[in-house]
Amino acid sequence: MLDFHKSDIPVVFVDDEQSELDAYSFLLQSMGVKKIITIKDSRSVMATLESLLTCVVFLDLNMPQKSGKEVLQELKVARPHIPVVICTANSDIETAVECLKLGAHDYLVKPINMNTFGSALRNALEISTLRQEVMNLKGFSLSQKLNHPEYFREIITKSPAMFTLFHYIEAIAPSGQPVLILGETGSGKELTARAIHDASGVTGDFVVVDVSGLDDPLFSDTLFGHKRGAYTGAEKDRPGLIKKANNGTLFLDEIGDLTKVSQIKLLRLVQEGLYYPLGSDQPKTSSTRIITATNKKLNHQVHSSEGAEEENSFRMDLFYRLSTHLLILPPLRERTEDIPLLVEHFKAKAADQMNREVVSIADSLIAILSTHPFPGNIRELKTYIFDAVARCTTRELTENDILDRLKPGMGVATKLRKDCAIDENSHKDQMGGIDALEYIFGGFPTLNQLTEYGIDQALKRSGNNQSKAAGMLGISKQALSKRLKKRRK
Ligand SMILES: Nc1ncnc2c1ncn2[C@@H]1O[C@H](COP(=O)(O)OP(=O)(O)OP(=O)(O)O)[C@@H](O)[C@H]1O
Repeated sequence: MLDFHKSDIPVVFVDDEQSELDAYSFLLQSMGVKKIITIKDSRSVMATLESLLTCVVFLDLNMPQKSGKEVLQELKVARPHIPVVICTANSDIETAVECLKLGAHDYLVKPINMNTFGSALRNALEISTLRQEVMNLKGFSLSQKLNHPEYFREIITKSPAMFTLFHYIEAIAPSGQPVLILGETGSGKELTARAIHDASGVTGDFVVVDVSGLDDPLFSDTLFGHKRGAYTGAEKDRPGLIKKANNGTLFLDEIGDLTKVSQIKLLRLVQEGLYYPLGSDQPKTSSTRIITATNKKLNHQVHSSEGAEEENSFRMDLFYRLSTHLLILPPLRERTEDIPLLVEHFKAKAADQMNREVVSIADSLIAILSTHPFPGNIRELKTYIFDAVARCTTRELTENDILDRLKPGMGVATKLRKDCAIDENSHKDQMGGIDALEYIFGGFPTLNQLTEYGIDQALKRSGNNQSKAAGMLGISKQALSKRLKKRRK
């Protein structure tokens, strides 16, 4: 749903009765609509709309100078993307059907109930926003040039899939609506959220909150703040991070871990722009853009609010609200064309930080990295390159500076597991929430799949040298060759 006060789309009211124009103008203002245009003379509609990129039109039918039907017909020819809602005292079904056939978006019969009017307006504004986005997308797909490449300068890429996302971001950033970013751990979700913030042109701060591990009281306190005396130890008022992100962006990372109680509070915030500081009965309003991200398959966790009994379930209504705009970042292994660029970028950064002179990168290093599955994505690559630069003893970075990091048991999965002291027996045996095995195999692998994968990797990493590959696998060359023969059959 759309918050009226966050929409910049003008609402145009066309009616020959001044009292109607005044009444609806007042109503729209009280609903928080920012731009209202009233037109009494229906002949001037087209001229007035000329200067507007987009808008929503509420149109009376019975007008002396030019009928609503005529205006509707003209609008549908000249500005077909503008949603037109008919507001009339005429309850005749035939007229309604005719108007809908002519392209009216909705048909309201006066006197109009407030709720009906509100939902028609919301609907029309949403349609208008979406149509505007589509037009923006069409525009960029023709030009293929970003309007503001500077917003994306931190994201090193030449992947067409990433550029499609950048264009999408340019189209949706100004809408102020929630954005959900899905992607594997380390794939650049936070970096992308920052780009959306920059592209949206808002004046406030970009504030990051990692919600994993926050129980509801901590989540509420962190976001909404508290009143003095709200709980023992709350010695003074605390404003909360929503306040800090006012007129800016609140980036909630690891949203898939949010507790069920906190989900309800977040829903109220995104839906109504309201929140309660702990210990206060007075709601506060917020004008903060909410961007959320997770490396979990959130759509698998989604349940209707009534059926949300499972421990890690996610409310369906909240999911749809948060994903008004949805971005799915491709994992690094699906954009291997970025590996050379990223290696160069991280090498330069690391060499600069460590004051080392590393001039070149061996092609064989890029080749070996291009076959690695990178369950930890760009973060994993970054770690390897920083480590390799530190260890490099020549002016060239080669596979020798990295090979032992890619050996089984030394990969990022093992390292993270050790670093995070994750319980090996627990179902949460994951890397930052994602199971490395599931990444590679698209589900828990069978023993046979694991064996085949091991053989492939050993062959790749040994440059197809069967003796070396057999050594890496801890089997004899004969045993390996037997397996390969069996595979060929
Ligand atoms: N395309 C890129 N170019 C340069 N650096 C990148 C790129 N993508 C990610 N990085 C770097 O990789 C690291 C991880 O990125 P980021 O924190 O944005 O990932 P994430 O998806 O939010 O991770 P997590 O799921 O763990 O929260 C950061 O150091 C970031 O700067």
